[in-house]
Amino acid sequence: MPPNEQESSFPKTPGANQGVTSPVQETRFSSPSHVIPGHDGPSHQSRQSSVLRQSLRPIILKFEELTYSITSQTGKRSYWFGSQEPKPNRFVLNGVSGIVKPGELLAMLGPSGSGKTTLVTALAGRLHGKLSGTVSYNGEPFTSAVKRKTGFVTQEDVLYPHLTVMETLTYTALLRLPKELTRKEKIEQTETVVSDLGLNRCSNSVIGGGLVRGISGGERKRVGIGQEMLVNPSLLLLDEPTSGLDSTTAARIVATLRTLARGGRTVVTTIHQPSSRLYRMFDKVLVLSEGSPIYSGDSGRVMEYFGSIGFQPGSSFVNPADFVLDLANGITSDTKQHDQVDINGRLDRLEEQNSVKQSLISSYKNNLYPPLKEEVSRTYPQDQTANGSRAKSLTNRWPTSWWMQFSVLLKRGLKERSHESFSGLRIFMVMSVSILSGLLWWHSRVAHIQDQEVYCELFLVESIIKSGSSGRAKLPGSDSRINCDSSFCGRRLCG
Ligand SMILES: Nc1ncnc2c1ncn2[C@@H]1O[C@H](COP(=O)(O)OP(=O)(O)OP(=O)(O)O)[C@@H](O)[C@H]1O
Repeated sequence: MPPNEQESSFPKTPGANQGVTSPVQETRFSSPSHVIPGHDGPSHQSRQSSVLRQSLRPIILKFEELTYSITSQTGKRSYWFGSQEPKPNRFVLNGVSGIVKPGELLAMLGPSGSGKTTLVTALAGRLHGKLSGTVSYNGEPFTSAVKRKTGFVTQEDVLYPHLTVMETLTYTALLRLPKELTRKEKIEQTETVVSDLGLNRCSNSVIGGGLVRGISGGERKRVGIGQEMLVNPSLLLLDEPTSGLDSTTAARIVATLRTLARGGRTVVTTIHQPSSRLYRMFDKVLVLSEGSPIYSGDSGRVMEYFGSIGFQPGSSFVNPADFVLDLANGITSDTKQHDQVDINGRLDRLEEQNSVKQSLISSYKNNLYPPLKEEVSRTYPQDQTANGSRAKSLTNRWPTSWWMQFSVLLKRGLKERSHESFSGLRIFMVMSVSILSGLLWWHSRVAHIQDQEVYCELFLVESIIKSGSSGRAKLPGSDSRINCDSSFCGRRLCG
């Protein structure tokens, strides 16, 4: 169930209150995007809205049993051959599943290091390495078509420091908005996003960077979000969009995200420590504890669920986000909270916290996962692709021989430019560039030696003419000296 709209103190877009949650009701998505109240008047704006609406394609995002591991570098390291001892795998994600439909805003919560960024990166099709499980977008795997419909706002924004906010967003609009829109319409769309994100005050300030002082960190964050909002993505993924922002601005951003969702988009965001005001704006939450899910479902039912498995908050006025984050850390209302405990006390507490986490993980597997699995495997109208194909498991796609893998990577890279292909292509490109650089260096080295020989020869001739002797010549443009000797007989004269 979408959260109670009355909780928000922010103005809403027309259509934002319609509570669109069903994937099959895409025709109800009347609001094209972040088109804010008062911007719908003139006819060219409705044309602009209709162009943007046409580019919107509701996406059902499903992910099932996502598992991602990294190799811990614990063995002895050999310079050339890497570690010689077995490297244990560490699970960063462990059996994470979920479904987000158009019109919904999903928030991923969890303590620092619990795997939120890894999960959102995997959903954005940008995670390389040992990822298994299934991710599907309307039943399809991640393709270039899905990529074009996906906006991804990373934690670290990459912005050009010497451009102003307005210039940055205008260039993004001019480059990324459909060519059906005129230049004027694209600029208007930029202005809408600027005012939507509360960037009017700094719109003419430079972004800044390491050497140039510019806008604040929160404003930078909003410019990054604005760049993705501009292109009207059907699936919007954000990593910590509110970190470093004051609570009013953070609430404003989450309200904007919810408005975007209500306009027919599928919105997924990671968030660190949302206030209760922010929490109430989420439709669904997924809570991770050390990479394993402990809750996945409606945001409004979180307290009820944890209460049903025996975890009650210490007081009746508690922020649900604080409560679930404590649980994800293994801290319950019964856990001792004193900092002044001795080493034995601390070890006991760690054991206690680990057993709480294990109990929450197994409760999730027994109570929440079975109905979720059923929902994820249900087929929705959008799940059928044009040729009826379904997303395949990420693990089953790879042939075992390296040569086959290489040719598959190359073929895929040329065909659909998916992220796995890019990693293969990247290796190929790095190798080619390394070989080319090596050849260039070798060529310049040979040319340098030849230059030295010619110079040495000239020096020797000159010195023999002058005094009839050999000697050390100073190379032009450098401090180094070389030995020139007539015994080398004119062919190779340099020592
Ligand atoms: N490529 C990698 N190499 C080494 N460790 C990694 C890698 N990818 C993820 N990790 C580890 O996996 C864990 C989860 O990382 P992730 O960035 O997803 O956490 P997070 O929940 O987003 O944390 P935060 O809230 O602090 O940003 C961390 O312990 C991180 O160190």
